[in-house]
Amino acid sequence: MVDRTPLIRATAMPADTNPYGGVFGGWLMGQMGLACGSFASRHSGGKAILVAADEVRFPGAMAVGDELSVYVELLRQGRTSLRLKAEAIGRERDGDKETVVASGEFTFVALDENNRPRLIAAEEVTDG
Ligand SMILES: CC(=O)SCCNC(=O)CCNC(=O)[C@H](O)C(C)(C)COP(=O)(O)OP(=O)(O)OC[C@H]1O[C@@H](n2cnc3c(N)ncnc32)[C@H](O)[C@@H]1OP(=O)(O)O
Repeated sequence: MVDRTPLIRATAMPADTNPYGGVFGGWLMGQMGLACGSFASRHSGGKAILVAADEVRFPGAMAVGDELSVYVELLRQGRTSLRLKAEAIGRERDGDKETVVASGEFTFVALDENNRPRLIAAEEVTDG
């Protein structure tokens, strides 16, 4: 796999399963949301909240005990918003085999102390 740093890593636990015993898609969406939220707050230097989730896909499956890594990249920076791409990759618990299990595009809006959209500084465009 490409050498890059994940925003978060988490191990899928029994409570994270769907009624069929596989890992729940909602848990995967939540992990992608957490990773993108972390990126958005750090990049914008303050509060940033989710306004849209698009292009969500679940191309593969993972099992309880497998380790999830979520990678985030900045697709577009607007005046007050950030569109982020998340890729979630599962690694089998007892080995190195990796599978892309989910991906999606998440839009966050930076907010000020009155919870109104806040301008994101231009010099932060090049930050990761
Ligand atoms: C319901 C939940 O709990 S979900 C999780 C937590 N999220 C929330 O609570 C969000 C609730 N939403 C809100 O409070 C409002 O939508 C706000 C304050 C974030 C934005 O208010 P708006 O009146 O839409 O603000 P405004 O029209 O100025 O848009 C702000 C930016 O968000 C972008 N935006 C707003 N809605 C969307 C959307 N659905 N998709 C993509 N971008 C969007 C706009 O394009 C704009 O971007 P830009 O400044 O970079 O050009």
